[in-house]
Amino acid sequence: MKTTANFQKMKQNSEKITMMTAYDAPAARLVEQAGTDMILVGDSLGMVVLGYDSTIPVTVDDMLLHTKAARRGARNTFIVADMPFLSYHANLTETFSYAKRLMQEGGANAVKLEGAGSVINTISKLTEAGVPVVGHLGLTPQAVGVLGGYRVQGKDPESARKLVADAKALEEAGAFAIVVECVPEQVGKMLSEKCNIPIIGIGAGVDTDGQVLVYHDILGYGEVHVPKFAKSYANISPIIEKALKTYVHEVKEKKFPAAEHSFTMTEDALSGLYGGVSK
Ligand SMILES: Nc1nc(=O)c2c([nH]1)NC[C@@H]1CN(c3ccc(C(=O)N[C@@H](CCC(=O)O)C(=O)O)cc3)CN21
Ligand SMILES: CC(C)C(=O)C(=O)O
Ligand SMILES: [Mg+2]
Repeated sequence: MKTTANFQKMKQNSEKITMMTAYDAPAARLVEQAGTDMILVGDSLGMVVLGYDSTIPVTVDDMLLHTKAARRGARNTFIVADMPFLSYHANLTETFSYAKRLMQEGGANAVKLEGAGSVINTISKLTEAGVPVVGHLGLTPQAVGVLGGYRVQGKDPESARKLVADAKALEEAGAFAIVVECVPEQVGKMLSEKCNIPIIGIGAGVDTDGQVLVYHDILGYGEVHVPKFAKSYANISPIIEKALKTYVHEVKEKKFPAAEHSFTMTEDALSGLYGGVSK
């Protein structure tokens, strides 16, 4: 399994870091086999698998369930688990207990926290306590209510400069990487140049130190709104739809199950069953 030191080295060697989300064991297995450097158990699971229309309703218990499942499927990949909405703001005791559960029970190697401000101190306390932390700047979906929608961030010089200052503060606090979401490519590039820790971009252009995408977006799986920055490398929804419809049709038409999906008794057993009288 790769370590935070490996990710640091990859940045120094200009080797791109790949991260993908996985929310269940089979997905994690496939993502691991694809050779991804890191798995993210993201709170976007609330939207892509639990059917919520934002990440706000996601709980620590939800994150734990899916982190455990991902770990069972990918035993040898570094897993980052999102701390969900308002699970790291009330006080350090609560924050620590959740990070502890995600690592001890869930098997996560690190946690990810959105934002800067008071979160910077929280990140330094977690790091001091031995918890590897990933920051998350730019579009921070847990703040959708405050941001007023899922919008591109850092478009003007002031907000771009603020992003750089926040990223430096997260680095200073001990974060070992930062996810930067939905910012102009020039800002993604600048952040990667100004920071010593890896910048993992999503909708942040090609010049960040790494990229992260949501599994379902990569596969074209599901009917949720796919952000403009996500690329679908397949379109599996119609394939699933066709298989499910064909199954329904074949049951109705008695085409399924066929002989090869059925079990049969021996002739002897069958005659025993009918009391020696042939059917
Ligand atoms: N399927 C999925 N993929 C994701 O990447 C993702 C989620 N869900 N849920 C959690 C967050 C929310 N994300 C989102 C959701 C919507 C947009 C979006 O609609 N963006 C607009 C751009 C708006 C603008 O131009 O300012 C877009 O058109 O894509 C962006 C990120 C990213 N994350
Ligand atoms: C979009 C990524 C970075 C994320 O935080 C998630 O999937 O929850
Ligand atoms: Mg997230």
